[in-house]
Amino acid sequence: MGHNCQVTTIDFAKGHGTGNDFVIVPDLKDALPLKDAQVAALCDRRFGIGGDGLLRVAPSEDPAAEWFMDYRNGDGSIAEMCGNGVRVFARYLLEQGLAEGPEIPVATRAGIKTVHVEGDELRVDMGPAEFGPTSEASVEGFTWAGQAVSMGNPHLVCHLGDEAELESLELFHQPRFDAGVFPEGVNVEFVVGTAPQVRMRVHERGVGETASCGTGACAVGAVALRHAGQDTGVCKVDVPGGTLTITVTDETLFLAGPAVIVAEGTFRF
Ligand SMILES: N[C@@H](CCC[C@H](N)C(=O)O)C(=O)O
Repeated sequence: MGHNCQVTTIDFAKGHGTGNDFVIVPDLKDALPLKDAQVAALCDRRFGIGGDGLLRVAPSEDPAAEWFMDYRNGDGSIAEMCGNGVRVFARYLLEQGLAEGPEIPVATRAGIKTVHVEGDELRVDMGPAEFGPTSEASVEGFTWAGQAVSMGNPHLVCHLGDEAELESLELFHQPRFDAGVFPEGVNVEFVVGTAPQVRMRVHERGVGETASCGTGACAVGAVALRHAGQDTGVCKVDVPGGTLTITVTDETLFLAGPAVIVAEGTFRF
């Protein structure tokens, strides 16, 4: 961090995975604990850099990984995991020479996640999806049944009738949900189609509607395969910002998709 005539500056980069965008703050000496308001200022699309979330690159305390992904939502809140974020994080480490492929272990609040570099795509071992109870989400008086899924962070996957219903959804506000089932809030995915290819929109906790959500796509892919009677398999998940590939095996779930760094600079608080 630099100080000059009352101006505090920090270096940043910006990246995205299928349009889910992040401010990246390198804090290699773990000297920059960002307050919620500072995260929100950096992520602000008019007064800041702009991002759905922030990835602070900090040293890991776990000997199994060199770097810790300190993920924060755009409103400053902490989340356990971010599937697009961990791929962008790994891409940043690679480009900065902070890690070498083809396998990069990253410490996260949901444990160590290993990212495999496969050319333009990065594939992450996300660990298995954990199915919870069925629940409901409501938007503007309409209610859908949904399936609770944990990918380290909470999701509610709701299947809609058709594409027109998905298109017309109004996602400016947090959908209503059962706080008894999701005491920490929830990310809500709205889905049409069946495995092996589905389409989704998402309202993310602590952010709003985003162009993509990696953990959300994992939850959606796992539910779609289960609906198709498959314990294992591959499901493509189309999101507004692109396509993610979910592979469910007997042991785990992989998330694959692109991740790119698009800018570097200095921010002034
Ligand atoms: N966009 C992310 C998920 C980020 C966290 C989420 N908003 C939460 O609060 O759980 C992804 O790609 O997984």
